[in-house]
Amino acid sequence: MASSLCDHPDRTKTLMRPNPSRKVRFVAKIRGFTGPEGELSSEVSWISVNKPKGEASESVTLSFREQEASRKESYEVDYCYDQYEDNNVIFSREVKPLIPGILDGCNATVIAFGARGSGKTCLIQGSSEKPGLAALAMADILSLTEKDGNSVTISSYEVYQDHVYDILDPERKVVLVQGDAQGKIRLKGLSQVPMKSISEFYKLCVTGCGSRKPAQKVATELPRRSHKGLIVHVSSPSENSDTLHVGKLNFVDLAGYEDTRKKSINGLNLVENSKIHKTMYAMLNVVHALSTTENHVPYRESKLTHLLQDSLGGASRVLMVTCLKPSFCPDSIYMVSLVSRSFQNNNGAVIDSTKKTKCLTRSAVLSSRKIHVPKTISVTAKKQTISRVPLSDKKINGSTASVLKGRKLFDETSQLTKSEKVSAISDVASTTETSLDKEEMSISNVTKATEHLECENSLSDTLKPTEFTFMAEKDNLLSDAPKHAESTLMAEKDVSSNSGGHAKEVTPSVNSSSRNTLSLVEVHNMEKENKDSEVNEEESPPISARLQELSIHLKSLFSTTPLCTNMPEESNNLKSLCPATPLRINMPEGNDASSYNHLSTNIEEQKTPVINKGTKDNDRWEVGNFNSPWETLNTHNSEVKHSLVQDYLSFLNTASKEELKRLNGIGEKRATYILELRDESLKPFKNLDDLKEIGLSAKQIKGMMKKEVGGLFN
Ligand SMILES: Nc1ncnc2c1ncn2[C@@H]1O[C@H](COP(=O)(O)OP(=O)(O)OP(=O)(O)O)[C@@H](O)[C@H]1O
Repeated sequence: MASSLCDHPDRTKTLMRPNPSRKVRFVAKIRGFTGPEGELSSEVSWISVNKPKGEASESVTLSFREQEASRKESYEVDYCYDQYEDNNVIFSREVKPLIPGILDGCNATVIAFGARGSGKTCLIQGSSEKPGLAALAMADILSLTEKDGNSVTISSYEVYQDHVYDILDPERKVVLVQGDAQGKIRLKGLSQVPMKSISEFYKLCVTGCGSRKPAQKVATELPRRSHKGLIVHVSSPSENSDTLHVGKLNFVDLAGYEDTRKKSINGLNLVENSKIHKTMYAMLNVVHALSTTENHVPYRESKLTHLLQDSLGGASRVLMVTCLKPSFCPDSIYMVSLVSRSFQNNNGAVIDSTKKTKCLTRSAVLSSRKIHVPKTISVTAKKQTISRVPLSDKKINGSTASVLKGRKLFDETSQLTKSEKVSAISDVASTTETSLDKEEMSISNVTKATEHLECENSLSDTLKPTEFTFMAEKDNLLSDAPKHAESTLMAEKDVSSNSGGHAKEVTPSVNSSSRNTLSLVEVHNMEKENKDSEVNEEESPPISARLQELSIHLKSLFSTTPLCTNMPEESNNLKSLCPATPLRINMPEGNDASSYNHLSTNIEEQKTPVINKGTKDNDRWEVGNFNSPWETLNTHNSEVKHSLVQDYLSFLNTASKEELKRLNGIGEKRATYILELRDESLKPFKNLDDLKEIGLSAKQIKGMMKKEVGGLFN
């Protein structure tokens, strides 16, 4: 039975109550019309909500009329709130029931998710006239805590490009996310402001919202797209002891999803966008793992999910609200499809693995929800799920079901839009001239692009066009598979035109995909080799020895007499200085070649193919066949730079406290903190960006690296 969207708003009495044993609840909310939209239409006509058992339905399906007939699908969610159901209705039905648990020391998280401009901020934050879910919850919590003297504080943060910033701090300091072995999360540096009245809350978090004005994004709004979160901490004394229960109610306003193919956006926005998507997919992976009770929940895939770990896992409850635009919006269809995929097999019950017994009793016994997947969706869902499993996995495990457990449902690399791929590939072309941090970024992009294109090519070879769903599901939602193939080619063309021909090296084409993919794979393998040949951490010599070696290497580049020509290999002590990454120095066979050529072609890292001019293998390794001394010098410099960065990171991952303190910029406090981070993760520093975790800015890092290198020539 398809409902009319104009049903009476107050339907809460007739609605099926949310199942209290469910850990994650997925609902949708159709945004109301804004002024200009409303003038054109007053009724949402493109979304149809199907309620199999009327208002008492346990779940509903959504379908979109503007979808091409051939692609028409329906997506299942627990419930869909229409455009006339305001935040009060959603609050009383979805959020209010979570509050008693918060007062008992349990945690809950409400996540708004959707396309750009779909009403997430109005839903979570709202305005003083139309309070959002956070303000409504705050009022409720304050009225309850007033009576029993519990204390309430709030924190607010922003996650921008995978870094957390304190919104309530005027300087917006970086917040460090630390987790202990029990999964308890500590947010170091995040302010907590006591809340005594709802007016204080409005002043701090909702100011500036007028009646007809769109809700403004908090007084602290920045002109950048980021995920925002609010934490309401409620401390209450426990019944039988002197300890305090601290329950947390989290509200997360995820940055809006935007398909970058629609727009020509600049590099920075592309990076911003891809980071936003990465966090979004990480969140969906976590929610999916929780709702299907998988053993491994990938909290560490993003800062936001790590930050929310103890408010998503354990006895915590999660509410995912997908906000939908009332007028046609392909991005909204995509968002619903993602959430609906998480919803399938959503039998996750609230499991308390911690000590919060009170929560267990309140939140009902474990029970498996009977999975109800309507016929309209099951076929598609099955097809999608199967086709998304890597072929190799299918072969290994023999059964799809076993593969599904523990895999990532949403993979940012597989979800990269073509523009993002283009950006990643362009990055490959310009790697050598980028700065240190850009270099780090391009390296990770190369890997992503490589993996993505590799898979895409291998699948396109293996699968029929209609089975493209593994890599191109998103495109499938909006267009047919052949169109996807066509658009991939378009993207490839874009790449070659954008990168001034360099991209030829890395861009697959239909007729010679394997050859060109190989080039990409080569780039990937080169990166991998670099990683493989990273210093074995246990045996790693102190950084001073590695720096010394690099210094020799650097000096050799500037030396007019090649280091290797007059020395037998055995006497070269570089090898002993760097046992994990030995340099193989091939002696030139003749003495007629120029010094530069000796140097450039004969000093190679192990595993790098030997360039043997004049042999038939020569052509295969054009990439490394440098002719100009200038190119040679640049290449070596870039290698040295990369190597130095790796050594530096390796040092931070392994050195003792005293050794750490010998580095510029690292004092007692930072060294202690580094050791703490190492307790949590074996290798906390994987790239220069990770150093922001210890409060070092990109500029400081560069300065430190310069000092280290400069010191070598003193
Ligand atoms: N229930 C509603 N009724 C009418 N208009 C609404 C409603 N909710 C949101 N809007 C309007 O829609 C627009 C977008 O709203 P909002 O800023 O909340 O979206 P958003 O999803 O948070 O956007 P972004 O993705 O950019 O963060 C605003 O102009 C807002 O006033």
